[in-house]
Amino acid sequence: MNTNATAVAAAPVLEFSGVSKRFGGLEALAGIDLRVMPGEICSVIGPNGAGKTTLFNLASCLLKPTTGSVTFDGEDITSLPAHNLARRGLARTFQNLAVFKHETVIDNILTGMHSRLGTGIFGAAMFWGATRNAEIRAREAAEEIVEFLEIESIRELPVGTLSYGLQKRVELGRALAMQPKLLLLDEMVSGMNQEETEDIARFILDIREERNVTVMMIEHEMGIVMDISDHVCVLNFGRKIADGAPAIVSKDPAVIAAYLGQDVGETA
Ligand SMILES: Nc1ncnc2c1ncn2[C@@H]1O[C@H](COP(=O)(O)OP(=O)(O)OP(=O)(O)O)[C@@H](O)[C@H]1O
Repeated sequence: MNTNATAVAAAPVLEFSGVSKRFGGLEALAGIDLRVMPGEICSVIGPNGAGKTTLFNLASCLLKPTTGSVTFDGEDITSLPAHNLARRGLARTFQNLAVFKHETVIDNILTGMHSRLGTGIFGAAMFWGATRNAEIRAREAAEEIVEFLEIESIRELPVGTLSYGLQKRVELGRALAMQPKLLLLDEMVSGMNQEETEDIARFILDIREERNVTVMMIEHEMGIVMDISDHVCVLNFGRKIADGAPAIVSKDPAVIAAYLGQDVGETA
């Protein structure tokens, strides 16, 4: 046996290759190459209108690129419908809260399980009773997420009665219930106070460590970006202007210029 065999390089979880997106005459993204590796926390930053949300919408198949391709977990997803992605292991939160406000915390999280299992299978499992175990397992997994996110005391409350920070935490729980390989977080801490932001930062680190989930996040809050990212991609006017470790990216002259002379590491 050859003990000196070269280690096989890990494949990216998500890869954009030569991706461009035009909206009429506007080039929202141009020639983006980006790889998100397994176990990374990758942040996408950039001034307003830089193309961050467009990039996320391409990753979650809500948009199709004008040119180029997007690969998730080794599969070309460029032309897939968005509803196929949860089952493949890609979950996402949205810039604007996407929770069912009249439903309880636990029911919102169970909805995430639904997306993963597929309504048909889940519904059938309930109906046939013989596979009632599926329902029991789903509830156990939902309770485990409630415990993980430290929201046991509010598990039976309607989400609409909670603070904004807790509602975002429930949205995170619903995304986790999809048992993702890759979690896309869109401006998770925007509108949160310092304590809520620190809680979310801790949860994101634990999600990566304990649940083996790769995280990609759009974030304007530079404190959390610099603290927890392994890798930062900077967009400006639809182009990638930097891509690397936070400490290096924050000193990049092109990045500093894009942020109008601010030291990106100091903007929090
Ligand atoms: N559906 C659309 N139709 C037309 N133009 C669009 C559409 N979506 C985005 N754009 C434009 O594409 C550019 C990139 O927008 P995008 O929302 O991706 O930027 P962003 O970096 O997420 O900005 P922000 O930080 O303000 O959310 C902007 O000029 C925006 O106006």
